[in-house]
Amino acid sequence: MDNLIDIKGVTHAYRTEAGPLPVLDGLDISVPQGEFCAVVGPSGCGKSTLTRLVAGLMTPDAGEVWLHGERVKSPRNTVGMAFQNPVLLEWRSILQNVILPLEIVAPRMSRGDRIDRAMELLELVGLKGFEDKRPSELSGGMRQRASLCRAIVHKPDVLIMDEPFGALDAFTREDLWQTMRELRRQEPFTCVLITHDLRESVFLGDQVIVLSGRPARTQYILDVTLPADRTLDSLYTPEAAEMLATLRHQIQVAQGRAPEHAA
Ligand SMILES: Nc1ncnc2c1ncn2[C@@H]1O[C@H](COP(=O)(O)OP(=O)(O)OP(=O)(O)O)[C@@H](O)[C@H]1O
Repeated sequence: MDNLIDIKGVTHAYRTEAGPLPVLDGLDISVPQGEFCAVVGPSGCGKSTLTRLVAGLMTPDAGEVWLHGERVKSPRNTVGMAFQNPVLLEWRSILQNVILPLEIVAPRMSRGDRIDRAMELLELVGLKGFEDKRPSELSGGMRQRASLCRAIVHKPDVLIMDEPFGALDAFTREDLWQTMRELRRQEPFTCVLITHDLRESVFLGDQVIVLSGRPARTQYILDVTLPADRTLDSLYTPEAAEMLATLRHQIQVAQGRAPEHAA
């Protein structure tokens, strides 16, 4: 299978007043076309830095980031992004917010086609009937649904999500996980998800990458073996429990709180 994303030996340090702060150290990650890659790791290890590099918002000190066989050196409109804070524009309706990327990336697309495309997604995530509302009239979960629609409305090659469900309550978060799987079933896209939630990583991921403590390298890769048509109940199977235990252990290793080879 072709890799859509190839991160090869990426090393990066931020220049701070106190001197260079090494954040990534020879990081290697490959994400095949259509795969969902969840990335977990200790707080502050460099996960968000990784998303900025893949999106082309910054370039690494050393190593290479490849997207679709092209070296990433600047921001690309074939990447969609979603963050913990949905940052929707309050002076635009939900529909107008979702359409925004099309105005930038597909200026020749007719207004009717843009509306059809946005409405198709809003319906898919259960927001039909809310398209004329302002962001402040929606709940946090609904805003995040709208933000997901906006992130994929222009059919990006890759969707990068940095803790998109982190601010939501547990029930809303689980709803959104299911919406996310449904979205991918309807519109297969390659995805990189940064999360602190190990259950989320296993429910949504095809592979889960555990980063080491800062400076981050790839410490462990888990292939998620749950069925493609998994439900929330799949998280309560012995198979899932074993994967979650492995990930918990790997995080403890990354935090320096457990030896690498302990069970
Ligand atoms: N622009 C910057 N300049 C200097 N240091 C930075 C900059 N951005 C991030 N850092 C530092 O780099 C380290 C890694 O930051 P990053 O946000 O990538 O980590 P993270 O794993 O996403 O963190 P968290 O899990 O807490 O969200 C942190 O120590 C952070 O303070």
